[in-house]
Amino acid sequence: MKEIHVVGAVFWREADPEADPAGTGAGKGAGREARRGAQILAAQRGPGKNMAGYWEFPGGKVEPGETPREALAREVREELLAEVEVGEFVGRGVYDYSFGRVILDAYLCRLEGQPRLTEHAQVRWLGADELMDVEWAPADLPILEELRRRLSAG
Ligand SMILES: Nc1nc2c([nH]c(=O)n2[C@H]2C[C@H](O)[C@@H](COP(=O)(O)OP(=O)(O)OP(=O)(O)O)O2)c(=O)[nH]1
Repeated sequence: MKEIHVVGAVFWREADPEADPAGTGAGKGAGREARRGAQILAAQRGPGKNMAGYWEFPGGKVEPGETPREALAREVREELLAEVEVGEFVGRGVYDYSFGRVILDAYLCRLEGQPRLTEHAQVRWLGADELMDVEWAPADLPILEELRRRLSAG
């Protein structure tokens, strides 16, 4: 079976410190959309693409001669028109699709600036309890399990 090496960016943002941390409804964060926990970014594949409609980590195939981190920086530039700081490896997911075996390696990343979508239908920031609210590409599931642990812990 054909093996396809893919890299994915896990954009992570910390809890909003002003979002009413005690849940009292009072103080500086009152009335604002509460974001009490850390979140990660999910992106929905655009129409007309292979696996359209599924949710994924921004990223794509590693091209010959590229390191995984170089590939990730290139893909994020193309897909989100933003620079990225690629951090630690978080996990691998492997899945046999009809078109080949995808080996997906995910890295924690920091986005520099606001994402502007060129290929994706939409993006959403998801907290620990919302991770499964969207339909992820099957290769992503083991990575989400690891992220659920990390988001719940922090
Ligand atoms: N970027 C990305 N792709 C994923 C994830 N999970 C997953 O199964 N995939 C699959 C979807 C695609 O078949 C492949 C990634 O390739 P890609 O994003 O470059 O796909 P593409 O069809 O745009 O590539 P191309 O053939 O047009 O160059 O891996 C994920 O989390 N992120």
